[in-house]
Amino acid sequence: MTDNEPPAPAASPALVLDGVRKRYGDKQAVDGISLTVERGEFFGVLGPNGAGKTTLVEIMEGLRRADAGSVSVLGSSPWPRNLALLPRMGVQTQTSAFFTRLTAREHLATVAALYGSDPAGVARTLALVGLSEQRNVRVDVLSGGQRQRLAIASALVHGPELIFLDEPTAALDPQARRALWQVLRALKSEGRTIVYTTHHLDEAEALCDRVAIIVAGRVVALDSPDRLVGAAQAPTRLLVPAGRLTVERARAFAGADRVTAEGGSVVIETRSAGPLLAALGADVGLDGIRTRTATLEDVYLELTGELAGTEQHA
Ligand SMILES: Nc1ncnc2c1ncn2[C@@H]1O[C@H](COP(=O)(O)OP(=O)(O)OP(=O)(O)O)[C@@H](O)[C@H]1O
Repeated sequence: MTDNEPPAPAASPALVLDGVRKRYGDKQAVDGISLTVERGEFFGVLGPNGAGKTTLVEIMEGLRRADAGSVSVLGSSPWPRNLALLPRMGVQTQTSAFFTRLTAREHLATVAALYGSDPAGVARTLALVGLSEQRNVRVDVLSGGQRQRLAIASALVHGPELIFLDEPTAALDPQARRALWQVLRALKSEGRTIVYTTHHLDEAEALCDRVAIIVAGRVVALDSPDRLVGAAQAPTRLLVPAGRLTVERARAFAGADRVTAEGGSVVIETRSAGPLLAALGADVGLDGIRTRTATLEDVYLELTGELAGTEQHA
């Protein structure tokens, strides 16, 4: 396979984990995780700080050994260190692991050389992440966002089938973030598999085919963002400009489950948005009323909040 060719479809899934556990001292960081990621999937790993995401992903990458359970990556075991897998995987490096005295192009050429991959991939990858203009700028002079993009480029330069990205948009401004989404969608359309750790729920919702929500080392939800949102039956929020309706009056409407005042609006949570909107329309008019349907963030907050609460009281 050359760098330009998408990976050939293959029979085995990209990742299969079965009953994976990892303990540090008396901390059970990963507590029996089983999941499968299909080839070509964009798979999100979500969860609060300390949930075990990094440990789990490091086990997938072959950087850590699981205490128990089995792990299969592109049809092989990643542990003990499986050198044959390395060129087939792309791992986003931490920006602290850069060759800081080199230029962006030299850095990436060095990474490509370490993988033994085609040097032609360097210019293409710099263009892909929007760093062509900075190719001759030294790494230590790049901005935080540019370094972040170089870190992503380092995971892509050798054309891997399976790509692990850990909070790739953390240091990016909104425009650069959206630009990166395009890059990631392009990678997916080439048939590559992406495992994506993020705290940005909007990003997971926009990009991921499926997400696993991890709390205290366990998978507490695993499905497509749409199905998770649908199954949760989280309320819709209707935002009425504050001058038009008081909190007290809003509470009197049938179907208004919860009413609060937030940032210049009266916010009504409801599970019967249609009838309530009709009633509001007849009373105060629909002009300026905004509707916010449930998002993955609502589902996430409910799941992680509930479970954290249970833990504290256990
Ligand atoms: N090398 C280590 N030695 C001891 N404990 C560790 C080690 N690495 C992680 N832990 C602990 O294991 C738990 C899971 O950590 P992990 O870094 O995998 O979580 P995370 O979900 O990636 O968190 P974050 O979102 O903050 O990166 C945490 O309680 C963490 O303190």
